[in-house]
Amino acid sequence: MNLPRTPGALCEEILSIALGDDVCIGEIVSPVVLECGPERPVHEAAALMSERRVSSVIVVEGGEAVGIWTERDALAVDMSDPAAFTRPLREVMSAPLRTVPASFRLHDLTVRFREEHVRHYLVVDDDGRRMGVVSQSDVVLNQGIEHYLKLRKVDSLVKGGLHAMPAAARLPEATARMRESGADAVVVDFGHEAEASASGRYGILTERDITRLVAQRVACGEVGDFASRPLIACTEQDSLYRVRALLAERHIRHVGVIGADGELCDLISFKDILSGMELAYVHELQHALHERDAALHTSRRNLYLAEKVIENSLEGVMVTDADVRIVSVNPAFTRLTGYAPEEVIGRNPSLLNSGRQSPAFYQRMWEELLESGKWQGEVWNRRKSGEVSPQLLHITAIHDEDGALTHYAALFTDISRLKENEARIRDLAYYDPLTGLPNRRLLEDRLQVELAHAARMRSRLAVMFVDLDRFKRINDSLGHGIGDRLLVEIASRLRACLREDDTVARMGGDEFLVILNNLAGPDEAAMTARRLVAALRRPVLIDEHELVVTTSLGISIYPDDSLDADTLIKNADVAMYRAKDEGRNSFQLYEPAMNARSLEHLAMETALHRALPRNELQLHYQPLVRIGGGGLEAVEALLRWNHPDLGLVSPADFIPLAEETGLIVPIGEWVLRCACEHHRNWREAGRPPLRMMVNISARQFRDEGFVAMVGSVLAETGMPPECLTLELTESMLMEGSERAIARLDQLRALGVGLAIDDFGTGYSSLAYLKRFPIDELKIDRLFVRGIDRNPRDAALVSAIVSLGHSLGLRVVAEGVETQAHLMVLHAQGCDLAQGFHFSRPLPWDEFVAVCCSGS
Ligand SMILES: Nc1nc2c(ncn2[C@@H]2O[C@@H]3COP(=O)(O)O[C@H]4[C@@H](O)[C@H](n5cnc6c(=O)[nH]c(N)nc65)O[C@@H]4COP(=O)(O)O[C@H]3[C@H]2O)c(=O)[nH]1
Repeated sequence: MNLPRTPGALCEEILSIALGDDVCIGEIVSPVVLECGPERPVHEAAALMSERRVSSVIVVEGGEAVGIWTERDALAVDMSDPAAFTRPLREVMSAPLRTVPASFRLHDLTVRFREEHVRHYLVVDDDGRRMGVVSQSDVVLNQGIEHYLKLRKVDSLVKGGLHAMPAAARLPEATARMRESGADAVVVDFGHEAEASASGRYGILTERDITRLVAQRVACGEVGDFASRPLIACTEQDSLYRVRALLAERHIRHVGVIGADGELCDLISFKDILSGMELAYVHELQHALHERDAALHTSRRNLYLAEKVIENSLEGVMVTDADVRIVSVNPAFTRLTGYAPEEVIGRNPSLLNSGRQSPAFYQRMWEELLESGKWQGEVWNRRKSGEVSPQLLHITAIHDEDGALTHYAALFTDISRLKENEARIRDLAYYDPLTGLPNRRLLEDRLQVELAHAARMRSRLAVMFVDLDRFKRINDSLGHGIGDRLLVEIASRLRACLREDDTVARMGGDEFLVILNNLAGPDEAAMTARRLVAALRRPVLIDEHELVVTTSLGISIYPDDSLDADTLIKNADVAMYRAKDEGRNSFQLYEPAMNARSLEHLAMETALHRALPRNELQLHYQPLVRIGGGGLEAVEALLRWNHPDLGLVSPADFIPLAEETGLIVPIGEWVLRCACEHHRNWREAGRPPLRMMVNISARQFRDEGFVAMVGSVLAETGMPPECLTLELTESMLMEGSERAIARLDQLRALGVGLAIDDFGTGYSSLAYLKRFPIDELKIDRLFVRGIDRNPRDAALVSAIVSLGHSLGLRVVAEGVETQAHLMVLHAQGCDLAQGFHFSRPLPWDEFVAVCCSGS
């Protein structure tokens, strides 16, 4: 950062500002120059001056100005001595005569007059030619003194004590008086009696009159004989400006002053006015200089302070010019960025960009900066080493006095530490420092979010309270260190047993809480609980200790056990204590009935696992008949489980369990294969065309290998794809609809037909009908049941039929049990019917027998 120039260097500049435009001496000098040789007699020089009305002659010898003789010097001529008039100028002149160049500045000359105490300077041009004489009065006159003259009155110059000379006084007395008093004129009193005359009582004798008398070699006489009359006067209250105008108008240089009493009290001259002004001018000059020095001192001190503050600031400071090129940086900048000043000066600050902010970010920054003149925000900057760190940046646009943009100043602080602390504080607030698991606070937040989600999706959620049995004993006997390590291991096992979007939190001590989302049912929670109990029971090896901890676990289910978070946690806690009462190392559901069901399901799950290998599954078939035209169009394959103890189990009872456990995938494949094989029998027997309809579950449809599986079953069984229709449900299509569309397209590509089962019970979003490539709608039997009695059902079915037809889809009515149902459906134009009215689902052989006997 550069300091301004020294006060000395600035001094003259400030003077010219304080005192107006600076002019050259050449511009103000009077061009009339009288020159005489040094031998010229005094009276001749005086004659020349009187004639030309000039107040001085320059004495020139050998082309050089060697001295000056002025009207003032004329007062020194001893008029009583005739020889005095003829004395050569050489003897009486003032010498040496100082010169100034014409290019010299007026204020420089002012200073010079003060320093050298002279009254005149000879002004010479660049070639040394004499241009004229400049006096102190010329300088003052050219300083723009009008405003002084207007403000000041004559009384400010009045000294009083006027000593008028009687008209009869001798001439030498007058010149002596003038010389001694320094006055350039005397007032001549002609006495009271002259008062009434036209010439008035007073007259005046001036230096210029004396010069004229010297020229005429007047040896003696009375002053009254030579005085000019009348004496022109003004009052004390007149402004000096008016007096100056009066002097100019009358071509005179003196004026008498009439006091308040009406008497003449003083004589003032043009010179008096000028010297008064000179004083004021010099005073002003000193004041300006003083102020300038003080301002300069303050500004230097401020600059010094600012420089020190910037230099020692912990904040990085970078200043750019208006074209955004760096002009200066401070040491903190170098510390923060790793760049030395010489590496960045002249460059654009974008060299610090980390690339983490988008161009749109910088565009917004510049828009704000240009609009409001400042910008503040967080940015990621790159150090010279390549390291990227967050910084708080404050940019200000700097303008000059005329409002033009000159610089940008950027202040920035590294906030990496701040960010780390923030993250640490956040972690402390929301995470358990020992296990790294969410703490109670975060769990409560998450539970609220998950509950809202479950309410929206109409799904189930479980809250599990997990408590280690007799943990306190381990802690007390082996110490807290071992206890802590055990908790860390338990936490990691819990986490490993759960899905990614489930939450496990440590509530404190040996208590953990788990949230399971999107549950298919309470059984899924029970299954997970069983897995957790088993995982935690496995021995933990810490140093030489093999520790076995058992767990008691309580489960509450949303929305079954409560709708609010606090009650769900409380109920899970209650269930956990029940598990402890029941002998620990187990889990309990809050609703006891659920426990019973869960046991039942457990047994069922085990049995279902064995159903396929033991050939306990079979398919029944139900026909789909054309309405109106009669005749068999298709057949739906319906799964049955022939349980060794329970007999035939309804698919409604075991398919959800098969879905929960994932068993539906192999079971579904078996169903498809079996249905296609039966269809092959049908074809091979040369029977009329028949479509085979097979139910597909959501879990199957989501399975990555599903489409490939359908393709290979078709190929292996030789099933014509157009003879196979897969039945899907609305909700299956709604989950991840983009993926569902892709899958449906792949199935279409195989050539199989697609039907929506149970239409009207799911989301019934009409939009998907348009987007998904389906052929057929199956109206749920709930609507068909009341179709002949309930006009609302009839209206609904009729609406679905028209909707389906308008989209070019076939419409099937399920659950047709009576002739009355059939008649209404016929009237409504429904295409196909399925139901007990035609046939119950039958084993394949029976189905074939019934169909063939009817056909
Ligand atoms: N009240 C009444 N009911 C009738 C009538 N006509 C047929 N039904 C019953 O309606 C159900 C029709 O099947 P769904 O809607 O696909 O509903 C099926 C289907 O969603 C599912 N399902 C059956 N087999 C399979 C399968 O192989 N795979 C999959 N994923 N699901 C299957 O189980 C559900 C129940 O099957 P089922 O118990 O066989 O019950 C069958 C059938 O017996 C009638 O006139 N009145």
